[in-house]
Amino acid sequence: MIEIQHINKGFEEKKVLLDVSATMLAGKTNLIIGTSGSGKTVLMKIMVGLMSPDSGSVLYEGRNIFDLDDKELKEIRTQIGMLFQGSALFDSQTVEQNIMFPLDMFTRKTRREKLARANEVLERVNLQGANKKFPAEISGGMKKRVALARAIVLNPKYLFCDEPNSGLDPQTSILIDELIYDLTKEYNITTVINTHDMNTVMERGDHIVYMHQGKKKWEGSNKEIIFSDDEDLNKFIFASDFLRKAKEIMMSEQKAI
Ligand SMILES: Nc1ncnc2c1ncn2[C@@H]1O[C@H](COP(=O)(O)OP(=O)(O)OP(=O)(O)O)[C@@H](O)[C@H]1O
Repeated sequence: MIEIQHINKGFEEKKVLLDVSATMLAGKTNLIIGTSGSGKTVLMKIMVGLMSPDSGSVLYEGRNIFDLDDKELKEIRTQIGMLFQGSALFDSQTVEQNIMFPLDMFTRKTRREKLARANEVLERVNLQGANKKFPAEISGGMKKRVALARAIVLNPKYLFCDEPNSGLDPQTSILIDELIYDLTKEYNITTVINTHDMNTVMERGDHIVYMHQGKKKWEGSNKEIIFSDDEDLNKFIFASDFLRKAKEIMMSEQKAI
């Protein structure tokens, strides 16, 4: 479990996060949602320790990452997998080299062991045989899958994904969502995803944190979100007439039961 406690962050005069507290549930798909500029990416950067807050704590199983020494921090970092926006693969390296990078950095495995592990994760994301391809030779969806394979190659306890669906067509988005969701369950990972994708929210949101103007406004499951009476959240989720009507129908069916 990851607990965010009273996080404040500003850039010069501008306050970007205001007393944000939230919990990322263990072994679940946790989503951070909110309009552009509401502070989701800054919050995620703080959660993984890439950025320091002005005040507040981020507890991994009760340990505040901002109180750890370098050795302890490195140990937590090896338990964190990250999927960045745009996949962030090394263009000059093959798929296999990209996936082996964390193994080269953080393990003392032999080349043979590293290759075996790379092949294992490649197979898990359905890309067996793509080892020698370069990023420029594969599609956007395949790049995401390579980036996911790289993110899970060290068997992480925590997985962070920043807008994993950006730039993908709806069908490929669903496949990537399914893959992240299945990996989360299969390996009991605590997954945190920044997303704008309403399909992800409704289908895969075990736990959802809604950010609005730098504050956490709501926290709950995809079952509860439909019945939330937070006005900003409703405007955000049910932005179209179609979705508003769907909500009304769901609410009236719920009352009838
Ligand atoms: N390094 C920085 N220096 C100054 N301002 C920053 C910096 N990083 C983020 N901000 C500001 O913080 C605010 C929140 O940004 P953030 O990227 O977290 O929003 P977001 O909710 O992730 O948006 P989006 O959904 O568009 O990615 C924005 O106003 C942004 O301009």
